Amino acid sequence: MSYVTARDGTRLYMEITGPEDGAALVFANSLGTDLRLWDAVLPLLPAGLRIVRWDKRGHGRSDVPEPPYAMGTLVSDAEAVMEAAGVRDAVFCGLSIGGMIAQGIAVKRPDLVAAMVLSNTAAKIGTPDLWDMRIETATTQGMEPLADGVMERWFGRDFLEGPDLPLWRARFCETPPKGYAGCSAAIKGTDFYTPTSGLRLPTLAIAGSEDGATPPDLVRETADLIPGSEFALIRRAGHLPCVEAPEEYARLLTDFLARLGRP
Ligand SMILES: O=C(O)CC1=CCC(=O)O1
Repeated sequence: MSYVTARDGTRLYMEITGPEDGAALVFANSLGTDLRLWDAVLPLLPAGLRIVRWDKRGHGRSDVPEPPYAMGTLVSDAEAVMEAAGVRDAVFCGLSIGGMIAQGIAVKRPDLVAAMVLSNTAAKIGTPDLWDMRIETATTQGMEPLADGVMERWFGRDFLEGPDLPLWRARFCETPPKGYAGCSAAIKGTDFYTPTSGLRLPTLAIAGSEDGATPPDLVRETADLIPGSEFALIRRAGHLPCVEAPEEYARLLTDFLARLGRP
């Protein structure tokens, strides 16, 4: 557990596990979550991986700079994390905004990213109106009024009626409104269709059949920009299949790593 200082002085909280010489696997979380997004998946992955995850700026234990944030800043945060962790040639797994960061860092730093998992993400997510509404609500009223609508976009029917929903709702409501607004502005300003079309690296896209934020067709459309990419659909899961279906999610990651000869 440690902190990395980003280019503008923002302190980012990161956690690293596994042997120093292990094959690197980096996780980037989604909007309104922190690095605990991956808690259920990590114990199910093969031993020997060097696993790096961090809290995006404005989330979890990282600093909360004044919004808005730019996607370029979030990508440069990811570079700072990977450099501080001493990992390169990594498999970079990003979910939602984390998947946008994956696309951005794969374009900018091919030395750091050997392969990508684009989970429940797209080259462009939502509309400017949607993000403006979220920014306005978070800034003026806080997170609570957003929570029910977001839970319905995040989770499939089974999870919405299950015992773990209150935990994820509470975590969402604990997200600093400034951090949420800052990252929402970054998503609003991002259209990676052109840069992502130029990417040539092994890519696995993962979608959830009940994802209300990045539906399967949208995820597939982004995967199709990258020749040779693979697409996997997790049924009866929504936007956060690493939470709803960790066994299936871990199996997809493990099989993808094995096809890449890792660990
Ligand atoms: O909160 C949502 O609607 C889902 C989402 C979009 C980008 C992200 O990271 O999460």
